[in-house]
Amino acid sequence: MTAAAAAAAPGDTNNNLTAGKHVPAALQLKTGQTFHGQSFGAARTVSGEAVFTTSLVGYPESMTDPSYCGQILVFTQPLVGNYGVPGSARDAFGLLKHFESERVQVSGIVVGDYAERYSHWNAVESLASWCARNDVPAITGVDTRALVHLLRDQGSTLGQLAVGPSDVAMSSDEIAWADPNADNLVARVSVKEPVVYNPSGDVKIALLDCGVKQNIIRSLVKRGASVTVLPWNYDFNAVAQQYDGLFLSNGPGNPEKATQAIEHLKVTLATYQRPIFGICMGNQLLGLAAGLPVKKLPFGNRGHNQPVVNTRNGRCLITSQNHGYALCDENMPAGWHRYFVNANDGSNEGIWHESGLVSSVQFHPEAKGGPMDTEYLFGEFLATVRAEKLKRDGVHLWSGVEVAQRVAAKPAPIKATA
Ligand SMILES: NC(=O)CC[C@H](N)C(=O)O
Repeated sequence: MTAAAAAAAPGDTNNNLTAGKHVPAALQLKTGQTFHGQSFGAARTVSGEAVFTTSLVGYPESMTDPSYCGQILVFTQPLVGNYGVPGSARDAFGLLKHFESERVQVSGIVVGDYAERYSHWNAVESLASWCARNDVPAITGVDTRALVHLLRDQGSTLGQLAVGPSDVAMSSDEIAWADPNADNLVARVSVKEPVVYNPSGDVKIALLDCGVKQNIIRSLVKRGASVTVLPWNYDFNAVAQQYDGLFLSNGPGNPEKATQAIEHLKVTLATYQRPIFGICMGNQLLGLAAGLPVKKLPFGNRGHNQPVVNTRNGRCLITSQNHGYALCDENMPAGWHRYFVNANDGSNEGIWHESGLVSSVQFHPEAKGGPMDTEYLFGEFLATVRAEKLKRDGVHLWSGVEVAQRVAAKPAPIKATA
């Protein structure tokens, strides 16, 4: 029996509030409210932006998603931890199979009812021991429904998650009310040097890493592309002709803080004639470079059931999301159009350019977690990249209309020569 199977054996009791069973913990909001509970993670105090997600599953993916860096994540799903945490297996491309980056990215988590017993064929440890090992505080026993109502009413709020006897937990003034969005969080999570995946791919994609999820890279390489992950502030324009397309990743924090990336992208948009596609932070950076403003949403859209309407065909799709900012798309710059719109709050969910080469979406087509309805966008992007490459190579792709015309023309049969 493997360690994973042993850990997940039915009836196994992982009564694993390792960092101190029944040790009190509290979430204190800068707006003055305090929520008490018990610690089940690391015994330390953190600060961050308290945000909530309505996702039902996918805590290992969400907690390792770099877009959550600097945030204290509140789950509306009351029961969390019941399927444990998987191991760090990798796929044939060297990408993590079950996590979205190399580390836990959230500052802390808040749950209603931590499941002390977990069971899943793929689990190797409990959520509590994973949090403790990764120095991430976690609190259970919180009335998350009341907390989420509050965050909906007053908006995402700075918070401190403090662990220890209640008097200690409540005297956490030495932890500043640091606003993570005042910093450029992208610089914290991006690679420092270029990294290449699937070097033998038929098309070469440069991926600007603002905090990319593993499944975004996988979604490109498993469709045959070679992907070079570049640091967020790498001057792509200096090497642009080496790549068949540019991909702009997701990432944490306020997009306006990633000024170097925005400045580089302005040049890219003016000079690069090849396909560009962006996701989430990528959508925001592309919009900012194109001249659109960005705004902070009151409490953001985080969950796996966010409906978006494709303005080009009217179809509504269910998507995975986690963002606190959105492009203001009321006045689109010349040549640019809205691509998707959120069906709940009308916020921007994507933009496209009339060249047919540039587009981006605010949601997460790679899911992990969440529905796969929009995964086709990776296929569309790579189809455009390949078609453009063939054009440059002088190969003409026959359109359906052209093929039909040739069939209808019925060329005369070749006459036998005497
Ligand atoms: N997932 C993302 O890329 C999030 C983008 C940005 N940090 C926001 O919160 O809006």
